[in-house]
Amino acid sequence: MALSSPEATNLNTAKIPENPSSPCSIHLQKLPHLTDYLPNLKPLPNPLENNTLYHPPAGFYIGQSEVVLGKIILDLSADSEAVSSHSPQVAYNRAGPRWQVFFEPKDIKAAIVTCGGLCPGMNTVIRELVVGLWEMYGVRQIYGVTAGYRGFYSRDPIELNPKLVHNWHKLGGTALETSRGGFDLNKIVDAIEHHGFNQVYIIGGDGTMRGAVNIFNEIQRRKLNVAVAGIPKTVDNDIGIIDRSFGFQTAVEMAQQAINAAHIEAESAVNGIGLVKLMGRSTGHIALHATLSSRDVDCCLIPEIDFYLEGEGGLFEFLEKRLKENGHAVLVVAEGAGQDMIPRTEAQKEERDESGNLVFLDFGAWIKSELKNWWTRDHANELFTVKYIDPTYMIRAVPANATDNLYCTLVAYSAIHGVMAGYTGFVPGLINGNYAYIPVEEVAHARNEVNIKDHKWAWVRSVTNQPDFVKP
Ligand SMILES: Nc1ncnc2c1ncn2[C@@H]1O[C@H](COP(=O)(O)OP(=O)(O)O)[C@@H](O)[C@H]1O
Ligand SMILES: O=P(O)(O)OC[C@H]1O[C@](O)(COP(=O)(O)O)[C@@H](O)[C@@H]1O
Ligand SMILES: [Mg+2]
Repeated sequence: MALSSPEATNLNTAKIPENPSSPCSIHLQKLPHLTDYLPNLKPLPNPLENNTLYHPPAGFYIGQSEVVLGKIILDLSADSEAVSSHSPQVAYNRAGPRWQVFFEPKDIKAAIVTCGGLCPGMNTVIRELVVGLWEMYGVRQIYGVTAGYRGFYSRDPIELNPKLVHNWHKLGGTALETSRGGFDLNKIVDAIEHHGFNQVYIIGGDGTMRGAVNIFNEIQRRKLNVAVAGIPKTVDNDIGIIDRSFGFQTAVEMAQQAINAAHIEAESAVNGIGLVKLMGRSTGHIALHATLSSRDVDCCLIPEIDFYLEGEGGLFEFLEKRLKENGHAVLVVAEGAGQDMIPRTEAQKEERDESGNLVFLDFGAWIKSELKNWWTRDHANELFTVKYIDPTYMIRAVPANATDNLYCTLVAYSAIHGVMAGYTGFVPGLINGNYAYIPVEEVAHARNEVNIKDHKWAWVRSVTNQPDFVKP
């Protein structure tokens, strides 16, 4: 097998052969590489070649020309946008081991850090990074940076090895601890230099990825031989481009328990409403998926939809009908839903957490009291109960389920292979079911909101039969 040069990964625009049914070209997203700014680095054969137990079969190494398409559903009719605008289809380098690497295992000093809120599977990703680096590539200097970004410059890193982490995949949370805020670019990059880290694995959400972009840029500016990989974790699935984050499916599964309980409470009361608030600051994916899988939900409210309470076509009218028909109703709300309805003090309008994220008010508690007011006003003499369940931290502070654990392993291994191959400033992630490398800059700014015009939201509407809240 021939060594392919990193230059071959540079931005490519390849034409699909002329054919009336495939008139599009492909635009390969440029994946940053250490040789972009350190041109004298020399490639080495992959040390996996020397593994005495596992002999990589033909096709094991991923070629530079193998890509994953960003979009796999296209409209090829002549007047569709893809065809009429001739805009190329975006593609990403496929993730996986490369025949050539840019690190000598004995020279590697790897750092792993977790930032932001918890997500099921963080410990699995850490474990797999440690085990993968150690077992596949023979790396012996692997460190955990504790307490998030601030840990780089305020704490001593801890040494990690496979024995220490062997059962971490069974534990929720992050054994390295995490935090919000504390992002001090110069102090962080100084610490990376001071400790001699040359591979940095950063596990975190959208905020963390924006920080990782800054770290990557500063490392390039200082021309350091340090590769940076971001590993996206987002329990509420608000990061774009990737299909989903690890931990999302576990969170949806956990949410079922809360919805079941709300259903039972509601069914067991006269005019009972079961109300569940699920995570999702700006996106309603958990609420949507939990609603679709539960089938007990009468109405699902997410940040992406506008809704109103009073009058024709409003929530109260709908719930009144459901209570009349069924005697009970289940309402699932995402934490970011209806935020603009809740009255706020000036101080509350400005309140932010340490990372700068807006602090949301509790929509669940607010809507519960609004429901009670409405009922007392319109039906003073009839029994009515609202049982509010807020399983916020329960759905994310648990170990990952089997599917998510598998995802954690593959995303960690993808990160290791990419870094070993000299890629930097990238994120490994699932795109249309395949693992790919995406520039971190792109991931840091890609939002993943629920598209209320697509079929998935239409399914929610057909499962719940809830109103579309379009004022008559
Ligand atoms: N725009 C940004 N630039 C640099 N660092 C950021 C930025 N936004 C957030 N961070 C840092 O990233 C870390 C995690 O961010 P946060 O928003 O709390 O969680 P998440 O990464 O899960 O979205 C924090 O240490 C925060 O200071
Ligand atoms: O109380 P905390 O830990 O600051 O986090 C609460 C927030 O964390 C999340 O679970 C995830 O947010 P991040 O992706 O920013 O970590 C949000 O849904 C929630 O609002
Ligand atoms: Mg976030």
